[in-house]
Amino acid sequence: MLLDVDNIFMNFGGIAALKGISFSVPEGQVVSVIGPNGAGKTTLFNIVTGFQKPTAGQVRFAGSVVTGLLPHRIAKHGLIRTFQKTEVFPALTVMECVRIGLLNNFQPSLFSVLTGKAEVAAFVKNSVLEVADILEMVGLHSKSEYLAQELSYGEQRLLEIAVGLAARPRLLLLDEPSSGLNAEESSRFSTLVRRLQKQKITIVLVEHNMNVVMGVSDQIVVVHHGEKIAEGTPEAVSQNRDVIKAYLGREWVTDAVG
Ligand SMILES: Nc1ncnc2c1ncn2[C@@H]1O[C@H](COP(=O)(O)OP(=O)(O)OP(=O)(O)O)[C@@H](O)[C@H]1O
Repeated sequence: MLLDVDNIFMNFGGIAALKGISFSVPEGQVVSVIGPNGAGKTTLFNIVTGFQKPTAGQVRFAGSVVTGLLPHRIAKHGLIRTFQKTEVFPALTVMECVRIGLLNNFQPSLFSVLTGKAEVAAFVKNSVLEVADILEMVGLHSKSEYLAQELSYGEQRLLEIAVGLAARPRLLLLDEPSSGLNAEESSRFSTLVRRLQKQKITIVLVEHNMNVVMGVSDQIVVVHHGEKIAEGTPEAVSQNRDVIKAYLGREWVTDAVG
């Protein structure tokens, strides 16, 4: 397994936000974490990526325990996240934003920069090609010279994913990537996830849009009131009684369960 989330508990004062959540993510799969508002998805996401420390439990990534490590240390392991709110740099060009993502893989010493070390020159040269590839992949190649702030909201969300990809993730965690996207943009996003899957990038998705979740996930983990109530394929989960009950009266039940 690439990621093991093992018996995670999280208390905020008297509130038990997570009550012993466990799940695993095999290499190359797309796993979605879903659940009604307040279920504990964001808290779980923050714990996996080091932004919060769990009250108890362990997170293992590629065999190493990463619980309690700082976010940038976890990112160095190849576990990269995006944020619910767009975090791109508005006054940089699309290309420049992606280059910043690349820095996760390379932080030369001042000495090697000042002495013109070949590795620094090679990095800068290769980065041009890598940035172009990434922008092609997310469909923003024609906008590479635009300022991030000139992009539409949907394009900014794609740019965020491009920045995440530039960090060369082994596992990419996307926090509600399709929130605020229109139907066409959501379907573009689903296509992108499938493309990333073909490139063997493992993806964990926290997502509300059930068309997206049902369309791209290999496995779904359902969280409700801080507990895992179901997990399995989209078909199995959409027919699970506990899941239907947790979502009763919500829009996606009719979409997903039919
Ligand atoms: N910093 C905090 N302090 C106190 N309570 C918190 C904190 N963060 C989250 N909670 C509580 O923990 C529970 C889970 O919240 P969380 O944001 O993880 O849910 P969620 O599933 O991501 O919800 P949404 O879908 O609305 O984003 C909620 O009851 C929330 O009020």
